[in-house]
Amino acid sequence: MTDCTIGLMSGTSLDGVDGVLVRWTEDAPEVLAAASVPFPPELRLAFLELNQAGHDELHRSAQAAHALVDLYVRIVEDLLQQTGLPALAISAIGAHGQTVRHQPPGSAASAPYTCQLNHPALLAERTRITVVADFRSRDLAAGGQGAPLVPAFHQHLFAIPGQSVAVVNVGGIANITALPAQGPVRGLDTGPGNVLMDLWCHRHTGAWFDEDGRWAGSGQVHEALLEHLLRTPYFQQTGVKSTGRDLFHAAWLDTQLQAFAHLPPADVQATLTQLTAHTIGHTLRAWDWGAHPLQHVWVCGGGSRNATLMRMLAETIDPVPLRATDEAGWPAHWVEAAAFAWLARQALLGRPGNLPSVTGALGPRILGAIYPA
Ligand SMILES: Nc1ncnc2c1ncn2[C@@H]1O[C@H](COP(=O)(O)OP(=O)(O)OP(=O)(O)O)[C@@H](O)[C@H]1O
Ligand SMILES: CC(=O)N[C@H]1[C@@H]2OC[C@@H](O2)[C@@H](O)[C@@H]1O[C@H](C)C(=O)O
Repeated sequence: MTDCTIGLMSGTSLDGVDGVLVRWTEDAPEVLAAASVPFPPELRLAFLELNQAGHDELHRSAQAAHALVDLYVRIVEDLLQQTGLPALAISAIGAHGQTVRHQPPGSAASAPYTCQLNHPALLAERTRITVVADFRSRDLAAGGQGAPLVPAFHQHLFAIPGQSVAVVNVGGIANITALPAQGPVRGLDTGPGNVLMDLWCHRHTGAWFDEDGRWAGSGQVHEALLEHLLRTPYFQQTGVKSTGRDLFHAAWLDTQLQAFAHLPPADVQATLTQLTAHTIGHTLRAWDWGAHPLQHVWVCGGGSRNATLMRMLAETIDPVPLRATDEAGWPAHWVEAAAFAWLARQALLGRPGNLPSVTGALGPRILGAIYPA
């Protein structure tokens, strides 16, 4: 029998959905097909608006979840067509859903919660494939952050016995995983990955993102602005932590920039790029790697395509070498989607998906709700 699962992920960048179809052999993954669909502008806007309180949220959330499943179905059909596999050959789809709120323990005075819009029943109905969804809430219920979840999969893919390596995922929000030669895996969200850069770039150039980091590369990092941004309490927190657009959004950026209105926009872009590099690099350096210093850093997520960011990050962690995961056979935009294919399989096998050392949960938990085909 084939042991194949599909992972579907759309992250905080709100650029679109990535999907991969993975075959598992003795727990080792092989990506058989990959597909991506950009968000139609109106859906992107709908999700963006749902990140803030607003009128008739329940209705708008339900409509957006339906539209998301339409994209999911297109990707699943594409993956099946590419591989020639029938729906019956797929054990499960891991469908992350779209995060519109994330208020983990310690982030707000309210009861902790996380919200991924999704309609897994509709996806199971339309694809006739078992769907696993709602991956984060069980970890949160167990006192964890519910994020990041990819470190367990990073460990699965990139851990090398006797070596200390790290994996950096630069999506809308950036998260990092430490795979030390000795001791438990660690991981956290460092803060903004591309989210602030994308916002600023779109506002000043009309482009959704700074292609290859060229615009940032034309500006100068403004040290006073960087220091000001780094005073944000989230960056000072040590230990488990996760965040999202709940904290790092357009109004937040505008407030931060009030005293810096005179700066050329390209300098602000350069500084926001440096902020991402600095918060990642300094967390990696600050971690205690014991007798085996950090030897190597893998980078995935869309930020790995930003040459200016990669240069700044390399300078921050120098002399530790930095490479995109593509060089390990894992194209940078596949890794997160593959992680949810893996998490779906973990759920089906009754195995935990979280790492308590990363999320702070009371213990390992089986993640996700299962919607049978
Ligand atoms: N060629 C490129 N040059 C510069 N930046 C790029 C390029 N391609 C992608 N990006 C950046 O990567 C982002 C998308 O990254 P990715 O798909 O990893 O994010 P995500 O999955 O939404 O995020 P998250 O990890 O937060 O879930 C884009 O919004 C853009 O900022
Ligand atoms: C709540 C939520 O959706 N968080 C995302 C987001 O995007 C990156 C970072 O913030 C990470 O914590 C997480 O995604 C990845 C896939 C994770 O859970 O590991």
